[in-house]
Amino acid sequence: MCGIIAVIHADPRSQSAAVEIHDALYLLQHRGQDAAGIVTCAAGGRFYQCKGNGMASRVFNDGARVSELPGFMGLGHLRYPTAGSSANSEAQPFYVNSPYGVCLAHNGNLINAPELRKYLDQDAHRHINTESDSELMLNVFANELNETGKARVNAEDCFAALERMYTQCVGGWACTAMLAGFGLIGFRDPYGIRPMVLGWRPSESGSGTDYMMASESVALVQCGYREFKDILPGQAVIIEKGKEPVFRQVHPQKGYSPDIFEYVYFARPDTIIDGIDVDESRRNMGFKLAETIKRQLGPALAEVDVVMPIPETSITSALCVAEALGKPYCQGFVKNRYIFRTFIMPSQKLRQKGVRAKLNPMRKKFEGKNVLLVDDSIVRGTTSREIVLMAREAGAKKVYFTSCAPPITNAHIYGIDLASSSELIAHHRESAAIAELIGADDVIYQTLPDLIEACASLSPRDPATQQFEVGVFCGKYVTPVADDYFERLERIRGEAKKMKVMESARDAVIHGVADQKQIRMAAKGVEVDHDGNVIPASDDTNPGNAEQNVVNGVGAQQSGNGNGCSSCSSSNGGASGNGNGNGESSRRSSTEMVRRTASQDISLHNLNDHA
Ligand SMILES: O=P(O)(O)OC[C@H]1O[C@H](OP(=O)(O)OP(=O)(O)O)[C@H](O)[C@@H]1O
Ligand SMILES: NC(=O)CC[C@H](N)C(=O)O
Repeated sequence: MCGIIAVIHADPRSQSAAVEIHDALYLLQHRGQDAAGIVTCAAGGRFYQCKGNGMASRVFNDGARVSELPGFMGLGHLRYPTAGSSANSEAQPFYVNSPYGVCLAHNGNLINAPELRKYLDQDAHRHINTESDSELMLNVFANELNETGKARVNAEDCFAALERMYTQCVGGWACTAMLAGFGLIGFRDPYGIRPMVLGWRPSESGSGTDYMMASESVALVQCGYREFKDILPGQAVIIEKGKEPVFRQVHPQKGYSPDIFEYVYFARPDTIIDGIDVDESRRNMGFKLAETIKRQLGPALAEVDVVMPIPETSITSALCVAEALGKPYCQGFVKNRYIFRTFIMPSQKLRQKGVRAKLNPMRKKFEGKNVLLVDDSIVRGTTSREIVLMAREAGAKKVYFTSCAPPITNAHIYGIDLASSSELIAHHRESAAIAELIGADDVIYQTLPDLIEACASLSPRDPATQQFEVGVFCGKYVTPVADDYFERLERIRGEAKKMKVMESARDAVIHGVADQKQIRMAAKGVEVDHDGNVIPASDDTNPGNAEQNVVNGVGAQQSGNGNGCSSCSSSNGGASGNGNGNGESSRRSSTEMVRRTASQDISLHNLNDHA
């Protein structure tokens, strides 16, 4: 899951778009902790960007870097990777200089990335410099814009380019884009899987209206945009500088199915997505879960002494569970406010460590008690296993673990990197086996119809027909999915894991703390093709000039100063580049093959002696 933001001020002399985007990124930080970025556009159509790995405070140096980003409009992004890798070079927004200078920030996931990559290579002849699906989407759009053949485009041209792009991309997306000197564009997939809302307010100078687009309404409200509307499925909006927004259905609406996981876990409670209040939906989840608990526990319910939330997301629901069961509610775990969301941490080890660092049980609340714990969801079981153990260590007699979401049995494919199916604790397992695995006396899940009802009953559309994307709970996804997609996904995730091990080995060498095994591993390198197949390190494929450029840390026609924080000017011609230019060399792209060789990263750092 990622967070996206776009701002355009009425006054083209305004220099404060970045200040506002920066504020908004803090409000959406929960949506992505791996990378952050801002691109602004100032007078003369020049782009300025600062992006890189880390949370917003780190990337923007606690705000100090925002002053380097002048301009009246811009985009912001927070990344939680679902495709490609977590390399610096995949931080967003992405940029291409041709045609016109276009930037894009994407929340979602494309499920036909290999086909798009092939098309961009063989038909469109566009260089793709990373493994990111978002870079592919930007290039498909840029390629369609290029088809106009004009020196300058208008809104009609942009809508037409989007219409063509929608026929090529499959998956979930909410995107903001910016055309140098022209204005902003926002668009959402034909099912409305990923959220996006547009807000407006009178400008400070009184000369017109300022606009902001964001993944969640909380960002708009906190930045003073009190009026807002959701972008509809398949709809796009264009806000040219100095003009009113223009809306267009660029693709027939194929449904209205927001991802239900936004309500379960992802979004902040003070957000409204597609007219459904997230906090209210979590209250409903609590009341409905209580009914299932009554049914499943039967007379054993009398033994429950206390209901406890697993902070933070489940607090609202746990209060309602306690109320409905007529049991005392008690916060037995104290959350360390300096540890962030553990679920979206990039590795299992980090997540496990994160749980203990994040939650601390207060012994007195557990000693001699039968506790009923309420969590929003159980994904891999990392959190629940540790928590049950902590509750028992703190003296609990019986521990019942309950989940506001149904068992998660299938991979998420539209922008939330839940896990490979095989890592999901409920994949091919019944509750009894899950209880045993996490060490609980019983595990109780919400039913899928109850979860749907908890959210649908709040919909401003007809609650009876309101649909949601619920593929993770039943394997039925809203878009068609190619037969081999999951096989490919598993393979890519498996390889991504291997790459992470390689990357830690490389980092250990760079920082001089590698053991012999890591030095050997980093020296050997791993090469992977686009399907995730490992290619022997000795393979002597000639990847051509594109590779050479990236090995030197400067992709052709890229702008960027090589330190993850760069300013770049728009260009009106020449080959496209994605403007990441940050010296990240471990992802080298020729057209058919990616060669990832850790030993070459090391040579960049003059460390090949270690190898
Ligand atoms: O089964 P698992 O793989 O352990 O994942 C599920 C857990 O991850 C989340 O916690 P997180 O710390 O991310 O978030 P929160 O504090 O916002 O609830 C979520 O609330 C569950 O507790
Ligand atoms: N979580 C997301 O929305 C990720 C966006 C995009 N697929 C990426 O991996 O960068």
